[in-house]
Amino acid sequence: MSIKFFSRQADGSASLSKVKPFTFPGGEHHLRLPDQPEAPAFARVTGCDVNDLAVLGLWADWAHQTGFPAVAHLPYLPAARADRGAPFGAQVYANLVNALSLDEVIVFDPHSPVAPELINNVRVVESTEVICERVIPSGYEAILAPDAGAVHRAQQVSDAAGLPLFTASKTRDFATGKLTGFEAPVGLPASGRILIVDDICDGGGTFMGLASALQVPASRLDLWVSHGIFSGRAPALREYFGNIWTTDSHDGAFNSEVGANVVELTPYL
Ligand SMILES: O=P(O)(O)OC[C@H]1O[C@H](OP(=O)(O)OP(=O)(O)O)[C@H](O)[C@@H]1O
Repeated sequence: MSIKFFSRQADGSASLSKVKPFTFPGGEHHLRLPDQPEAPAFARVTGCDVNDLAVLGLWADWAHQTGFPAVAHLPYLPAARADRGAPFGAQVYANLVNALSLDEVIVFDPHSPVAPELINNVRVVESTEVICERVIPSGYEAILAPDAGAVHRAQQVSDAAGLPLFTASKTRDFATGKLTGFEAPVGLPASGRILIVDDICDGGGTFMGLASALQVPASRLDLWVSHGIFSGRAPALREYFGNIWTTDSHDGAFNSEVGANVVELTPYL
């Protein structure tokens, strides 16, 4: 399970709640409530375990029954990447989230606008601020979007940081998920460090294929991904990138074989 509850303190700050989820012998989830009353602040779900969504619904019901709004941090919006085709994963997961009667659902850098548009009471937090505060100060000459779909977020970082933007291209067979080719952009700076900006790293094939096409050494190439799933061959990313940056939106971010710098998102949501 990857769900945590936070309660509001008298000074306005939020701290870990004493509410504890448990599972009945029959398999149903439930909540053990604190002896002393507390004010629910928000619940945070990382990753996409649907059991967490059931527990989130229980917490939301308790928050409403005690007279508080139910605010959820869902920084990794489940199935945001399944934004087309059949089955339409983004819609199915949106139906689950919407059934929980949440008053606010805060998501971080979703794959495309499709999935958040399906969620009731959603607030989208872009990645620009966290990248500019936490990553850009280490010094770059250029921002690189790995494909056309990543240009919007990379453009925002490029504009905010005052760095030139370059766009590569990749082709993927949506039905099989297989990557079939990469093209490096022309005119990349010949010296200085380059930051690739994208939303998700799953197995890392996109970024290893792109780094190979760029022929830029690891000492000059860093990677930012808002959501680090880091599955399969992802540890091999270390051969291609000097620094890998991500957030704590998904538990995969802490894959020690990848060794990413993991930024805590809560202060930005
Ligand atoms: O680590 P990997 O396994 O290579 O996956 C990561 C890539 O996959 C996603 O894009 P995707 O190709 O799904 O984008 P699309 O919506 O344009 O098909 C994501 O935006 C990354 O670019």
